[in-house]
Amino acid sequence: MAQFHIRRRLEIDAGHRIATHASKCRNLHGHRYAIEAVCAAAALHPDGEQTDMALDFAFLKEEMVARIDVPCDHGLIVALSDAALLDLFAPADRDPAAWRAGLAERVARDGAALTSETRLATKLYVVPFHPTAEALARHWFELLAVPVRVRSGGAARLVALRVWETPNCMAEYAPEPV
Ligand SMILES: Nc1nc2c(c(=O)[nH]1)N=C([C@H](O)[C@H](O)COP(=O)(O)OP(=O)(O)OP(=O)(O)O)CN2
Repeated sequence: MAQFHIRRRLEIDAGHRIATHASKCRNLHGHRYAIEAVCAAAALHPDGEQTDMALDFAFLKEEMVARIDVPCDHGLIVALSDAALLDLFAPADRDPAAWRAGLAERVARDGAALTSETRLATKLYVVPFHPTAEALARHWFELLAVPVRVRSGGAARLVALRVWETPNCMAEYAPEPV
């Protein structure tokens, strides 16, 4: 039974669209996403550099920056299935379908594909889902779960990942009740 919970917040700016949405969310638009990782621990470290911590906030920040900020901040988060949008960014010297096929291979292998080799040299983060707040919460949870375990030396586990698209709209992914 976890007795300690720690939370770390990160904010990034990114663009997206929900191509399947019937209304305004199908327009290309941006958010200042706020992302919160919630970790639980049954006990604190008894010794070492994390003495009396569940997980050093600084370690958690490093992992969130590497996995969320670096690939997504000031980028455009695009669904692999959104071919019409991706094709706008295909390099001028590439066949768009072949370029998308290359991205699809990377997404299948790695779970997402980051590239700036695009027509405008702009940063794309291509994902195998529509980039709703819910699906991003699940994606970022899956990227962070193992690093939280490792950086805490097994003391802490990630229990929830929250994504605010606006100050009023938040989605949470938590495989078990928090
Ligand atoms: N369950 C979800 N619903 C919606 C999502 C989502 O990811 N999950 N996303 C959107 C849009 O992308 C949009 O960013 C948010 O829409 P909306 O709440 O209508 O935006 P507002 O500008 O009105 O938000 P305020 O907080 O009132 O400024 C839509 N739905």
